[in-house]
Amino acid sequence: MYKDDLLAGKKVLVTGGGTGLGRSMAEHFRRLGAAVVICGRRQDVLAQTCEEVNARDDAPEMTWKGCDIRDAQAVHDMVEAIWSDGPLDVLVNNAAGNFISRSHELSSRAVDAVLGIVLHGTSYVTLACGKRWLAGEHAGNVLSIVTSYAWTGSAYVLPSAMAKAGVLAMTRSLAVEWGPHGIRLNAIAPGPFPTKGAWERLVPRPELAERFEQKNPLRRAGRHEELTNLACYLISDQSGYVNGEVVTIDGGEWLQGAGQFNFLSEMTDGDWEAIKPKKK
Ligand SMILES: CCCCCCCCC/C=C/C(=O)SCCNC(=O)CCNC(=O)[C@H](O)C(C)(C)COP(=O)(O)OP(=O)(O)OC[C@H]1O[C@@H](n2cnc3c(N)ncnc32)[C@H](O)[C@@H]1OP(=O)(O)O
Ligand SMILES: NC(=O)C1=CN([C@@H]2O[C@H](COP(=O)(O)OP(=O)(O)OC[C@H]3O[C@@H](n4cnc5c(N)ncnc54)[C@H](OP(=O)(O)O)[C@@H]3O)[C@@H](O)[C@H]2O)C=CC1
Repeated sequence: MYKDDLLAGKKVLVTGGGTGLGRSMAEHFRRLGAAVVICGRRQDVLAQTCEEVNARDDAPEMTWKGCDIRDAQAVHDMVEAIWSDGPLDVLVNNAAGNFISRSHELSSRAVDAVLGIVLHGTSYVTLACGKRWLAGEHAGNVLSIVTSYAWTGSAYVLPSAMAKAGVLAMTRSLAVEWGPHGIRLNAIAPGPFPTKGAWERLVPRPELAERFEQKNPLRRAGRHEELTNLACYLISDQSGYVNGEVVTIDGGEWLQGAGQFNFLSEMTDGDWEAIKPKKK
């Protein structure tokens, strides 16, 4: 879809890039010439991902840093190490935590577990990069992966909904504050894209997976390539005038839930025939 060198010369950090959508994005950025660094808590997972990906071809080497983004000092150390051989160009805030639960049963530690990663961790990494971009007068680009319930809210994923709404607010706030310095911030709001991490935690019973995947007008889940193509565009210079935007990629799922008459897709042909005006 893109020229092979779309991202050549760019240094990109993908948080949570060892698995799932983060890994898919990291692989695609690398194929388009970016020098990609991935981070996460499980060092064995990161090392294995890099080993598998780097063995494939001679695109720029993908490297990793073990970092728990909930720990501001660890974030500082990681970002310092990344900058030590030249500034980063792009940050992709992808790392997240989530689970389903009835909200009245959440403990304070359960709330903190999700807010700590998604809200606090994301802001630590973004601010650590932003400070260095501003000080070095270097252009920057931040892409955050949110979710469509960042603006609608959602039952049973309360901490995630609160935290993703915060990341969206961060995106829009900093897009204005840092735009004059050549730093852009955008977000992607995905619908269902099958990953082990999400499906293990969010599908309560296996037979409900299909329902999650089909409750949108296109009646299917997203393909990773569809999301990574969008991410490549948003982190490339081709999207240079897009700032403070959130692009939804959900097959129309959230709109389907919004329109008052949308559930009428359940009507049969016979139902529609029956309500047509009768010829006089
Ligand atoms: C499908 C279609 C999609 C369709 C599309 C849907 C869109 C979804 C949008 C978002 C999707 C995602 O983010 S998907 C990303 C999924 N991936 C991840 O979550 C990866 C990282 N996750 C994790 O590491 C863990 O799951 C997480 C719990 C968040 C953090 O781990 P920690 O080790 O820090 O936490 P723990 O020590 O285990 O637990 C801390 C406290 O949280 C509580 N806790 C943990 N799990 C709990 C649970 N399930 N229910 C209640 N409470 C829970 C514990 O009891 C502890 O509280 P006390 O008992 O009081 O001590
Ligand atoms: N899959 C889907 O359908 C959807 C996903 N999303 C979003 O997409 C993104 C990726 O999710 P997905 O790929 O499905 O899930 P994964 O579980 O595969 O990815 C989450 C990643 O975040 C990392 N991570 C978690 N906590 C931390 C931490 N404290 N510090 C550093 N890294 C951390 C994990 O690695 P480790 O545990 O080793 O730290 C893991 O690699 C998330 O932002 C999610 O909210 C949004 C909507 C739908």
